Amino acid sequence: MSALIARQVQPSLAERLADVAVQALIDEADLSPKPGLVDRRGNGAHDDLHLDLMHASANALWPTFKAMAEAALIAGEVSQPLREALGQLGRDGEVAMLRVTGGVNTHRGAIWALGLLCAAAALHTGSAAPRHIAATAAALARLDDPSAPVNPDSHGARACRTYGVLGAREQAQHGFPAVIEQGLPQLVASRRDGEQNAQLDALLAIMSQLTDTCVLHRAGLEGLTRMQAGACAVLAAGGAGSLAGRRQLLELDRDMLTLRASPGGAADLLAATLFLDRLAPAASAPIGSN
Ligand SMILES: CC(C)(COP(=O)(O)OP(=O)(O)OC[C@H]1O[C@@H](n2cnc3c(N)ncnc32)[C@H](O[C@H]2O[C@H](COP(=O)(O)OP(=O)(O)OP(=O)(O)O)[C@@H](O)[C@H]2O)[C@@H]1O)[C@@H](O)C(=O)NCCC(=O)NCCS
Ligand SMILES: Nc1ncnc2[nH]cnc12
Repeated sequence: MSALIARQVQPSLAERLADVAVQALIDEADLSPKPGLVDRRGNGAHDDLHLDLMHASANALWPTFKAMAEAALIAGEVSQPLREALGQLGRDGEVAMLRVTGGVNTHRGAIWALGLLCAAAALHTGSAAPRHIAATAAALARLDDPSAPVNPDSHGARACRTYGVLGAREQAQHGFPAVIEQGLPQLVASRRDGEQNAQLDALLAIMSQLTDTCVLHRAGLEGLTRMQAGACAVLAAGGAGSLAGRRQLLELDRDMLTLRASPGGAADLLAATLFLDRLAPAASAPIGSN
């Protein structure tokens, strides 16, 4: 009887993926000190965001991530119907996010990135190698979703047009290079300085390369250049775990606040980095066992 009860309360694969995704969002929000972003210290460069709202938004997205993983498990492979199902679930997720935040955009980019990665991870029940999951997410992102509302006036679309850069859509379609080539390697390399410094360094490595359309929208090319150069300077000084790096990090934070620049895209990709990092050890203790 007790074995039966134990089996019944085991979370499903989709539920476990949703747990990992939501925890990655909460850990990203809590990580401090992040330049220009909401963290435990305050609201960063934002008037309309705060830590409790980021937590509420992350928790409200759990059913979305679970449903995306379930849709992938039912489809069993990358396919046009799965892409369209994910698009609808993503749009429903945005509605749920806006309902809980009273209309504030907390996690639009994260729904896109983590939603695709949850679905891709569900398709990889036997192997959770980050590069493979990201490649599958990219294949999903490259499929057209005819029901997606074309919004040439989104902040991202406008920034991409004005500055001739690639944004959130292309980051996913190219297999999340900021996560695979910057975030994850830096996270692993900086773990010698402790987990919090490793996560800060991973964020900085992403910021050093990303064309973050949030920063472009709020602070133009000057903001983007200062973000990338400032993040490089922290890492070159020894990273968040060193005294010199910590000084540079606080200077970068002041710079971002002065410019009202908030690297929200980089923050989403840090959450994606944490998500993939946490699935990797589960490949041998199979997260995909039910
Ligand atoms: C394909 C979509 C991602 C839409 O993309 P698009 O670029 O057209 O639209 P945006 O509305 O600008 O959303 C993109 C969000 O992605 C994040 N981001 C930015 N740059 C990058 C990058 N280079 N790589 C990856 N990700 C990036 C970023 O999200 C974060 O920042 C948001 C907060 O920003 P903030 O400036 O505070 O808020 P705003 O309200 O925009 O401005 P202010 O008035 O405050 O100044 C927060 O959401 C973070 O998550 C960009 O915002 C995709 O979303 C899409 O197609 N959606 C439609 C629904 C759908 O079909 N979904 C399918 C799901 S599979
Ligand atoms: N911590 C954070 N602060 C501001 N915008 C964000 N978007 C995603 N995470 C964020």
